[in-house]
Amino acid sequence: MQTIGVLGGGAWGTALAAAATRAGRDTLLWAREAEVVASVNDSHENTLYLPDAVLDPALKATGNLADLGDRDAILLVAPAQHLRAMVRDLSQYIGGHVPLVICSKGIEVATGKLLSDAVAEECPGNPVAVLSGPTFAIEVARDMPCALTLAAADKTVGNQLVKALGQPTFRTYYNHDVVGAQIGGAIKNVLAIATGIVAGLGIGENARAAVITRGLAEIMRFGALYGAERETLMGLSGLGDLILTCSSTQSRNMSLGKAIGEGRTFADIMAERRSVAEGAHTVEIVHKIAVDKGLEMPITAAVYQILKEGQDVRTVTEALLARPFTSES
Ligand SMILES: NC(=O)C1=CN([C@@H]2O[C@H](COP(=O)(O)OP(=O)(O)OC[C@H]3O[C@@H](n4cnc5c(N)ncnc54)[C@H](O)[C@@H]3O)[C@@H](O)[C@H]2O)C=CC1
Ligand SMILES: O=C(CO)COP(=O)(O)O
Repeated sequence: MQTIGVLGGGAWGTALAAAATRAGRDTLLWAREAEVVASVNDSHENTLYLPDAVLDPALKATGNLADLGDRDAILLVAPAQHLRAMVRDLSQYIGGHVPLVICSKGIEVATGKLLSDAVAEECPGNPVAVLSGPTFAIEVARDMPCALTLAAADKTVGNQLVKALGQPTFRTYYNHDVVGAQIGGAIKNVLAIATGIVAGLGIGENARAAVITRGLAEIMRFGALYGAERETLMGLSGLGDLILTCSSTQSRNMSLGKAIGEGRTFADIMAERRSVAEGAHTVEIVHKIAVDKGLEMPITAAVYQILKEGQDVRTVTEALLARPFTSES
């Protein structure tokens, strides 16, 4: 695999395009915004979404989807709720052999489907892979070390992608569990909002560790429903990403929660932002599925009540703490 296409010119698409270029791949980044295409091509930066990173002049951008048609593999990096529509648009330009690598984190709110199912429905026959792990875009763009899960049911395709993208500072670990590799990355965003709320309320580091650990139990319950493997959920794309995202206000999800904990409203915070906070969407469908299937996910429910029902943060937190004592498993 020598040529890589990247669908989505936000912070993560740009960072991944930078990593693929660094790995020696001929890389083309497709972006929605003409401003992003121009700034990548002319000044080697993404002024809109990743302003503090210098990009390799070898990385080129385009606003024309057809230009991705000749790529050996394509990284899908649109916000989760827009991924299906974008893949549908892309499908007319690509061959059925081209691997599609899901790098977005979320679950489709409209259907309750994993992104791998949405992509398979739009491009039946194309090999589908997932690239996910604890990776803030800015650090990847600056070539700081990280490790990720690269999941593909087809081991040959998975290993080709590992070789195409992997470098000493971008360590890709093969995993066959495409389902498991999506669950952790989707739900940790909801839990990062919860730990942000804990930070904003100023109720301490002990509470944050409790939310991370009991949040992991929620990921495990939800993952079991989809047939995710425990080892995957305990790996880079699960526990690894949960730790990162719940530990730093560099996370858009955690900083959203923190602002809510400090007393601001969800609508006011989002009105000031251009970037996506996936947990705010994912919470809706994860909570619905949990209720429908009778899964105990009280932290997810609390985030849902605060974000989607507008309930008072302190009242919801007190109710969460007042839950009956139960066994740890
Ligand atoms: N930023 C990060 O550090 C990481 C992000 N991700 C995931 O990557 C995905 C993309 O996130 P970012 O690149 O960070 O986005 P971003 O927040 O930097 O940029 C927003 C993106 O959404 C696109 N967009 C806005 N409205 C749209 C619409 N109506 N239709 C289609 N696209 C639209 C914009 O063109 C832009 O590419 C998300 O699922 C995120 O969870 C995964 C790992 C790390
Ligand atoms: O997925 C991420 C890190 O792995 C980025 O998290 P945020 O979207 O919360 O910034």
